[in-house]
Amino acid sequence: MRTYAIVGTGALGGFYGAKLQRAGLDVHFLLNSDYQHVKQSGLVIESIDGDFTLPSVNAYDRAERMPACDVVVICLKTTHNRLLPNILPTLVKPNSVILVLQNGLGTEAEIAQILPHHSVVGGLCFICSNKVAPGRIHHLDYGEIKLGAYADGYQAMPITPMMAEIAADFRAADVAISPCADLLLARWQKLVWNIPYNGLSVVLDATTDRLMADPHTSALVAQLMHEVKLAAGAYDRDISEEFIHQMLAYTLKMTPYRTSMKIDYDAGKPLEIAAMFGTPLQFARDRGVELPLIGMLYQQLQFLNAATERRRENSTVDRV
Ligand SMILES: NC(=O)C1=CN([C@@H]2O[C@H](COP(=O)(O)OP(=O)(O)OC[C@H]3O[C@@H](n4cnc5c(N)ncnc54)[C@H](OP(=O)(O)O)[C@@H]3O)[C@@H](O)[C@H]2O)C=CC1
Ligand SMILES: CC(C)(CO)C(=O)C(=O)O
Repeated sequence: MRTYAIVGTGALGGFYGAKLQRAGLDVHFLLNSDYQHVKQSGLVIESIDGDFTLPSVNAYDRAERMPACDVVVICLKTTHNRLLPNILPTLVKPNSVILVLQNGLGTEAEIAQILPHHSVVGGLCFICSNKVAPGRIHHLDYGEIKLGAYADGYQAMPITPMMAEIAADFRAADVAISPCADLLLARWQKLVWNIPYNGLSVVLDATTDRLMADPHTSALVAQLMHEVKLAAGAYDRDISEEFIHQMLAYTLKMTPYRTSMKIDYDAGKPLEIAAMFGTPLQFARDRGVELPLIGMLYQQLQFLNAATERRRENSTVDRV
């Protein structure tokens, strides 16, 4: 039976890790501020699929105290990826697989630099989940994961036997999961949603339903989606018009949703703008494609992120 290390036990790591443990897998959770609470009280999952509690879990506050595991699941916010060079080497065995469940683009390449001899798999999570308190996860909607193997330069890779085995573990944990043969296409497809909605929800202080209800912003959402289509096309990945209409329809029927970036902004936390905006813009530029609308949204988000950072620093100075 495969062992799993969950790096970052929050909205995603807490939810999927708890599902894997409930299915009988050997799961080890790396935590930060929630460590003492989770070590004492375990994890509580409030889910549309049914609530459950794990009174006792393998909780750790330092990676070096964890066992090396077969699958290391990266569930940190991408704003914490600077920690990975210190965290990852202690968690892997020679044939471990690193599974990246983060949004955005580029993390798999970063990890391949840190661990050049290990397999890296990307996972796109179509889930609405929030960590509402230490060790308490609220799973609001959806939950499916799309898996793709990473290869140098994001070249398409066939589905590997290990991916099939990991998918079997997640299915045994009652998680819908589908391996695919093109991680880069899957990442561009997820950005078709994340770039417009995460970005505009922060800049315009709006939930997804309000962005869709207004004709000006719903048109802007579609224009941003088409810029992502242009970027993907520069890498010979086709984002169809039908897919764009599916994403618009998917959002129209979603419960009014505050995106993960808006939740972070309202909480005064750093925003995942490098992974979700900066790197995609650079990928496009590397192929001679300029994305003016996404570029402007990125500049606005950088302005807001810097203001939040200054407020965080000032409040730290005030507390001294
Ligand atoms: N939430 C969602 O519905 C979705 C999220 N995603 C993506 O998934 C990724 C994870 O997001 P999400 O789960 O929402 O984020 P969360 O902030 O809920 O979870 C991240 C966790 O990492 C922990 N952490 C921070 N630093 C460390 C550390 N040094 N060691 C161990 N743990 C640490 C945080 O703990 P603490 O708070 O104590 O610092 C937190 O619990 C992001 O890329 C996000 O965009 C993708 C689809 C949907
Ligand atoms: C598309 C959505 C809303 C759920 O997967 C998401 O990716 C997010 O909130 O970051």
